[in-house]
Order: sequence, then C-alpha cells, then structure tokens
Amino acid sequence: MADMRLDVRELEGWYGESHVLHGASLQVKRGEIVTLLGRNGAGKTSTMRALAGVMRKRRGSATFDGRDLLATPPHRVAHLGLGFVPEERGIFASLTVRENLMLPPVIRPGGWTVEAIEDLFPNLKGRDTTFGTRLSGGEQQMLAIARILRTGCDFILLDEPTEGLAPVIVEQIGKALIRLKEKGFTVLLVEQNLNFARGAADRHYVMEQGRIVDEFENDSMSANMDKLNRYLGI
Ligand SMILES: Nc1ncnc2c1ncn2[C@@H]1O[C@H](COP(=O)(O)OP(=O)(O)OP(=O)(O)O)[C@@H](O)[C@H]1O
Repeated sequence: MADMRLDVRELEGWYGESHVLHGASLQVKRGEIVTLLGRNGAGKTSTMRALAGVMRKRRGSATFDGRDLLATPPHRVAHLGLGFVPEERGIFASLTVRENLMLPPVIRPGGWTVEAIEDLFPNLKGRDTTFGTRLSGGEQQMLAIARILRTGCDFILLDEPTEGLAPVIVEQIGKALIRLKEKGFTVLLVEQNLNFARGAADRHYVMEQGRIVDEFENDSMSANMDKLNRYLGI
C-alpha cells in the first residue's frame, strides 16, 4: 500500500542478553501522527531505538517506504528520510545553537533552511551564538527537532519531547507538530503526557512488556479513557 510508510511486524529486540521487545507490531501511514503509550519500561524507547538502528540485536520485520529497515545500517537510516530525536536530545553543551544545528549534514532534498526553522520555533531566533549549556530544556528540545528537520527527513521518531517541560513550552511543541503534519510530515511519538498526545495525534498504540496490546483512534480516546488509565496505571 503506497500510503504505508512504516510497517513493523513481530519486532523483537535485545540489549545484550536482555530480551526487551517481544513481537511488537505497528503501522504508520503517510501524514499520520501516531503515539506509543505505555507504562515506564514497556518498551517504547526500545522500539524507537530498534527502528533507528541504535539497538542492533533485532528480529522480526520492519519496512520503511518498502525498504527493509532492519537490514539498513544505522548511518543509512537517515538517508531513507527517517530521523530520530532521542529522549536525551543530544544537544552539545559546548557548541552554540548554530553549531548544534549545523552538526548533521543535509542528506536529502527538502532540508529546512535556518529561516524556516526559526519560523517554526521562534524561541531559537537570535540565539545563534548561545551555548547549549545556556538553553532551557524546551529550547533544547526545539533544537533537537530543528536539527533533524535540517537533514531533509520527512518521518520523525520523536521520543518523549515534552518530558520535564513547562506547560507553555509543551503547547508550543504541540503546535509545531501540527504544523509539521500540515507540511506532510509523518511522526511516531513516544509520549507520557496524555493531553499532549490527544492534542497532536491521529492514533495511539499501547505497549506492555515489549508488545503492542491495544490501539485507539484519537477520536475514540475519551470513550476508552478508563481502559487507557488502567493500562497506564493512572
Ligand atoms: N540500555 C539498556 N540495557 C538493558 N536494559 C535496558 C536498557 N534500556 C532499557 N532497558 C530495559 O528495557 C525495558 C524497556 O525499556 P524502555 O526504556 O524501552 O521502556 P519505555 O517504555 O520507553 O519506558 P520509559 O518511559 O521508562 O523510558 C525495560 O525493562 C528497561 O529496564
């Protein structure tokens, strides 16, 4: 199906001898924002790492735009158009905003200009020479997303972008995600903040013990709230 971008079937994954993904299956279609919800330790981050190629010991299948993702070396994954923004953000404290932004090369057509990035994240405007150490958590998150946009990817694996951020910043990141969707981006998002997830996503998967155990359309989230709260232990 041409609309299918990411098709993951029975994905298993290990950290050394530790088996943490136990047959996760999920699909993401073009232009969708899809979340992975679940308790701490359910395997959400590990799923992202397995897809990005950071976790190397994997089994099952994962295709991205019809290509075999598990057979793609990690340094080639971005060339397919799949960008990974990890939970830890990876902003270099000793580099300036501009240096952090310019660190990854533009590897595909469609890489964003600095002007377009500053239009999406006005907080980064005029901060070119500010060092990473002086950025707030929210600014670091924006810069981490911005850096991936510059490479030219159009599918983002986004791990807990709102973690530890003030509500006003969470709202700005939510608006940016909606704008990215309007521009045709596809996003797989790990999120603990249900309000944020509801505001941004089309669909939600629930993970437990390294597997996908349920799926909801965003429109039916309210109707499934009791079940969801049980899954998340809220
Ligand atoms: N580097 C690692 N080495 C070994 N085990 C790990 C490592 N990172 C995570 N795990 C284990 O893998 C399992 C899945 O963790 P993962 O971080 O993917 O969960 P998560 O759903 O993202 O939760 P969280 O929100 O707490 O990050 C957990 O049992 C965790 O303890």
